[in-house]
Amino acid sequence: MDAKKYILALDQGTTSSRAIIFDYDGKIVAVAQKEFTQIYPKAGWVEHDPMEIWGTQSGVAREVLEKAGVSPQEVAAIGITNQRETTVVWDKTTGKPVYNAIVWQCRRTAAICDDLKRRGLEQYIRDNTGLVVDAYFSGTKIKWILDNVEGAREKAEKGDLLFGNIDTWLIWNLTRGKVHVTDYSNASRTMLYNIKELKWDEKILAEMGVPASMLPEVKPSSHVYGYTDHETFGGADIPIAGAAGDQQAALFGQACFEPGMAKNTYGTGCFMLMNTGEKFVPSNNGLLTTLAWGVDGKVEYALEGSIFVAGAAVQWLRDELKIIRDAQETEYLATKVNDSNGVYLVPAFVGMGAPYWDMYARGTIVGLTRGAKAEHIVRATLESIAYQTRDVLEAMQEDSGINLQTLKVDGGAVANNFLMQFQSDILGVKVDRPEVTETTALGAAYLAGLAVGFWKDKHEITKRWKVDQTFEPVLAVEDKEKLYKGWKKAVERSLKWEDEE
Ligand SMILES: Nc1ncnc2c1ncn2[C@@H]1O[C@H](COP(=O)(O)OP(=O)(O)O)[C@@H](O)[C@H]1O
Ligand SMILES: O=P(O)(O)OC[C@H](O)CO
Repeated sequence: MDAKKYILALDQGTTSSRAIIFDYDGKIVAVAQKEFTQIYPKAGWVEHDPMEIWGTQSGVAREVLEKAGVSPQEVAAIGITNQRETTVVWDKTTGKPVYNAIVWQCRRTAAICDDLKRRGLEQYIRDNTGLVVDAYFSGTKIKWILDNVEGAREKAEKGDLLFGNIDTWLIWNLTRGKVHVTDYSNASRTMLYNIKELKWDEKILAEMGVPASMLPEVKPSSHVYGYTDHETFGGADIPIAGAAGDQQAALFGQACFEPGMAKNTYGTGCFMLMNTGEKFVPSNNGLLTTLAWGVDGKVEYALEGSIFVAGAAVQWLRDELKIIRDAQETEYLATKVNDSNGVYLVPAFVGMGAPYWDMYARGTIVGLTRGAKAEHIVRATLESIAYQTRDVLEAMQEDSGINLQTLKVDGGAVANNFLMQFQSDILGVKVDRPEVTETTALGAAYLAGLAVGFWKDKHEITKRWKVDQTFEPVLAVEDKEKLYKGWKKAVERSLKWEDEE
């Protein structure tokens, strides 16, 4: 029999599906990645095709094994991590989605949220799900599908439809419809899950008209949920042994196991999470309280600051403004000028998340003069990522009572040294970039590996975390405060731009 030498992580992100093989040392053996279609049916609406998600994800999983010359029999377990909140509803019998996946960024349910607020449910939702009422989360997206897809509500009430976030959808397909589950971290993003009592919240389900029969069973994040179907990986029955939302997986992959440890992931959006241990810490400053994971027979909580647009603003420079050819170029262009020349860009393309929570905010560029060049706009775009992070860090310090000394970072955009240095400057704290920046996938691999005994315990994981580079603040305090003050003024201009529906 082949020795089980590897863990396969499936990282289903907002813009691409990735598969990564990790070895026992937590090192990357091979990566395969495929972008998929972003569907924008109307301004502010975002969808994905669930079949394309499954197709690209299973495709890159097979491709990475081939690339690495690893046989499925050598894989000890699969760990899944996913873009969170994105909602799929499908027919239990045919396995076919009844509608496209409604993506976390989609704003179409803003009016449903306003209605929930009018009905006085905001505080109840905050106290029991840890979330603010916002179109970001899955609950209102399910309601929208049931209300707008012909025959969907009837079928759902008969028990013929299932709901899942992307983790659930992938596990369902990997097991060919045998297993309908999710993990605590993903459940906590639905706005339907009571994170104090650890159960689907009956009051919210009733208010939203979502039948409980659609909902997956909630399991720990490190757990054997089932086995891959025979045909998916050439006859191997690989245990699917870990699942977590991508931001919680990154917190795990960064070995932030102690209360007070925090990380920030710079991808499409930017998400800062701080471990708060077994304590539900409510936020008074616009953050979310969320489940970090269920591991070792208990759940742990985190405070989260969710920034909707970070790297996506860089993609916008590339795809829409066409002033760069690839994301990497931004570093060179930003350092060709000494500063942003007074230009601020607020990338509120899909409203603003933490700490503002304004579904009606829209993007803006302010401070333009005749001297403003493309380089200044590029620089202002990168700077906006760092400013948004400061907004969130301040809220987090306030809520947790902890002054962060070091921020661990990961995700695609941390390759940008200008951004990392500016981040450290504008926060006034050290920024630690680890050797493995694919921390999301690594976290999913660790969760899966722990469930099958590939790694023994969290201590083994902590030992493997290594820093690549530390960025230290060098900017004078008064300069950084002046810059940040300008940002706050720019944000004011973008809030409440769109009219409420
Ligand atoms: N060198 C870079 N500088 C700035 N942004 C970058 C750089 N490299 C990648 N990005 C941005 O990072 C994002 C990709 O990161 P990734 O972690 O793969 O995101 P996701 O998981 O959300 O799809 C893209 O939005 C891209 O624009
Ligand atoms: O796909 P990412 O990495 O941008 O992550 C998306 C988040 O999970 C949304 O909450």
